[in-house]
Amino acid sequence: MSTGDEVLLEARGLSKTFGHVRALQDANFSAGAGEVTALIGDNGAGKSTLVKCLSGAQQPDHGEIRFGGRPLRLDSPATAQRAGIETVFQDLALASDLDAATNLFLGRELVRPGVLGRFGFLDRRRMRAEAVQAFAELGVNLSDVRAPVAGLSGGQRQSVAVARSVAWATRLIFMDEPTAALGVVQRERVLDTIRRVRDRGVAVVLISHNMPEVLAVADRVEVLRLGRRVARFRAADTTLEELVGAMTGAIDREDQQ
Ligand SMILES: Nc1ncnc2c1ncn2[C@@H]1O[C@H](COP(=O)(O)OP(=O)(O)OP(=O)(O)O)[C@@H](O)[C@H]1O
Repeated sequence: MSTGDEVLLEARGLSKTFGHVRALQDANFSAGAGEVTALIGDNGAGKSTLVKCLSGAQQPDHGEIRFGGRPLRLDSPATAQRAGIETVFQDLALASDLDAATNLFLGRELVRPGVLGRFGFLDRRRMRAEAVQAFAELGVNLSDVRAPVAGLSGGQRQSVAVARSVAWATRLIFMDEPTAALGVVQRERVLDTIRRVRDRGVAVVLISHNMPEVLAVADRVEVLRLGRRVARFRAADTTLEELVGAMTGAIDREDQQ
């Protein structure tokens, strides 16, 4: 990375085609440990496709992904999770019939040893207590963590999805528009949470259309346009105008990096 930080995740030359649509065309991307990298770009620039390819939800047609200095083949989301990579998707991927606490632990339920030491029991009490704490940290007021998430507001569901990823990410977390459905207070809490996770040494990749939010929370910004990275900035050294210029094509700085 031109900034001299430790690169945790690096993608080189990723391409992904859907029929005639070239969603990614030789796209590069990098994210460093302990920093927030904003991934920005106009509608259809390829941001979600890039995140899906980097979190195992989709496979690129071409290109190389390196993680912690080694090639990493992401054939499924489970592979990414085992590597410490968590994702908050735009469509949230919650199990709507299950309650918030169960969603938080879905697939990773806490088990306490059985009396005979052979059979484990789901430790629901501990799961609920930890869920209440995780949601409180995000400023989410759920009157009942045992109610199915289908009955929650869009913002509450979004916070459940954020809480789940934050709880499990050990190395990298992708957040695709994590504040889109949130009110002002919850939005600030999520931004605080992003900073806290970053300060834990985790790499945070934030997709956002909200440029003031990007400038408030990101350390670096990478810009995609027409499926390619076209610019990178240090957030402290750039402006809203410059970011918009890179997204629309008025500025192309990738060759200078
Ligand atoms: N599963 C798919 N099938 C067909 N086309 C797709 C599919 N996924 C993405 N695309 C197309 O690929 C291009 C990039 O889409 P993508 O969702 O990655 O962009 P984006 O930058 O995340 O956009 P937005 O900000 O609007 O969410 C778009 O033209 C989109 O229509």
